[in-house]
Amino acid sequence: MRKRIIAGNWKMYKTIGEAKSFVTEVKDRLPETDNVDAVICPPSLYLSELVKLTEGTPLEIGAQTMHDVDEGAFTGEVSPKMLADLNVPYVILGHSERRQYFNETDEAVNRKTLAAFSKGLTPIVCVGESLEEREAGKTVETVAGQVIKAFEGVNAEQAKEAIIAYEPIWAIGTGKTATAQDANEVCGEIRAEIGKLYDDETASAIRIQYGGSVKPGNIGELLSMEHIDGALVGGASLEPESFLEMIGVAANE
Ligand SMILES: O=C(CO)COP(=O)(O)O
Repeated sequence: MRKRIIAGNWKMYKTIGEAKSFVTEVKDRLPETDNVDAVICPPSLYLSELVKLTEGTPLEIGAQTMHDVDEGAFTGEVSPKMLADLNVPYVILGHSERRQYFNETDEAVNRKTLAAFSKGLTPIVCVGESLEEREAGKTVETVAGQVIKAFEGVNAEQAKEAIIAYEPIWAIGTGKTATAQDANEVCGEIRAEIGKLYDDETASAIRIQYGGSVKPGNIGELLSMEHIDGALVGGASLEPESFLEMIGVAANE
């Protein structure tokens, strides 16, 4: 049985005061459970403070992006070495907003994935199709292609520890969720692709999240699906009550 992982992607929301009060409220109210990893990915400015604040609690912290080299003249960027040094365990890579607004390519996502493993960070590799690609019947081709490129040079032991987030672009922040069946089907295709790249053991170990308008009201159905091991949540992860409710569902479902 794969452990579930619910991660809140806060994107560019919250002041440091708001971030600290969320974490203070949530960290002691998480259910005692070995079934779920609970992760918050705040803006990188707050990582240091929130890692300290969550030390010794079940709430874990992740970054939303990073560069692929350890240091250099890359104004504004945060490096894998810096995240590892802060003891940040997770990093989201290749989110569709990074791909769309910051020109993040499949090649860059691959370099970042390799860099994450080299520093002991667990990557949450995001893949997903646009509405046009879905309507053209190219969902599986698109998503499988992104997976193949992201995992180039990643070995099976590393791949077993990786997390893939399937986020159909048309479902992000739109209130439109893929049906649980559709989401499960694509997550199953992703797992099959990992099976082809590696082996059955790796395919059954890797954790696959769904993301796109996940909220307390629909997370139960999504998690009941065979290939969906968790969720990457935007909007509904910003409020303590709704984040806690989703973790509660994941722990008990
Ligand atoms: O992009 C997302 C998480 O990374 C999904 O965002 P929403 O949950 O707000 O649709």
